[in-house]
Amino acid sequence: MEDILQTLHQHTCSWLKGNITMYKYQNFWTTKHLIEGGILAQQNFKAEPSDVFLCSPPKTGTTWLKSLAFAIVTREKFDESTSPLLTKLVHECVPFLERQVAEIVAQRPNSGLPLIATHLPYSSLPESVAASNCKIVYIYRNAKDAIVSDYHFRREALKLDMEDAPFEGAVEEFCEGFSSYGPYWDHILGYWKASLERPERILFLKYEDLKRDPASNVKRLAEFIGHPFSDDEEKVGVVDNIVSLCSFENLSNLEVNKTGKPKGGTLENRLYYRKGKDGDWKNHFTDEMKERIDKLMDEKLSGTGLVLK
Ligand SMILES: Nc1ncnc2c1ncn2[C@@H]1O[C@H](COP(=O)(O)OS(=O)(=O)O)[C@@H](OP(=O)(O)O)[C@H]1O
Repeated sequence: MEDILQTLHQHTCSWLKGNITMYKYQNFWTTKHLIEGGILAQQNFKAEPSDVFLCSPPKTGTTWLKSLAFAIVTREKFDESTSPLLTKLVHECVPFLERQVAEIVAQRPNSGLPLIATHLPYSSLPESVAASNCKIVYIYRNAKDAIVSDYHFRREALKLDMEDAPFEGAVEEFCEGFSSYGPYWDHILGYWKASLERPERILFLKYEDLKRDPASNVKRLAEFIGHPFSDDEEKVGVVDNIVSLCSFENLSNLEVNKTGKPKGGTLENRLYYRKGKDGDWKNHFTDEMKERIDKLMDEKLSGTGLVLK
């Protein structure tokens, strides 16, 4: 593994005071530990046709998608008053491929949970994911809110004040492609192209759409992952209950998500729940920064039908 890492290009994030170094592996950037996890997954993980992959670039709605999918597939076992989501960080309920590949492989025979999350780009997924024809749900978000969310997440994880972590530096590095699992646009385009080729296996969700109309999107999600709601369930409010259970307001106010830390981890759970709003970028971007990102997204996504402003 060290041999592979030594051959990779490196980039140290200057706006984070040199505290994070990313490596470029198979055309995407991330930290050493996550690349090692990705390589182990490529070598050891064998997808099953019944798996459901929850894929995303970081800070685009992963936590929300994981809680919704978990609540949907476990709804016969738990309801909104007994769900493990009330007492555990969702990242402990749905495994993350790059960090937990050994655990996933070992527990798979008895896990009963088809969900696996990953930030790996489509072209770097273990080959068995496409070969098994399992389902993939992809969530993404407008680029400016993703930048803001990542800025605060990484800054706070490193306990840096805003004065010590220049926001313009984060924007600059994003534009140069140095975002976690970035370039951001390549991540989205990889899954987008795959979804055009295999629309019945890859569902695209947008954070802003989920915010605007959670119930319809939760129904789409449930249907796609093979756990559709019955008419009776809809009548008695199961969809609305899942939407409420997984809402930002509910999850971010739970004790576990306000004060907890995952087992063996250093990041506080509260870092996954910041504002949960569409459009917080307006509080951070200058007109010039906005124009720069919008123009870049237009250029990168031109002709694809995707809008990422
Ligand atoms: N339930 C729910 N509803 C709506 N929004 C939510 C929810 N849970 C988390 N969030 C917001 O999602 C942002 C974090 O993104 P991710 O979950 O993708 O982060 S991570 O990649 O898993 O680290 C981050 O966005 P920002 O608030 O804009 O920073 C979180 O607050």
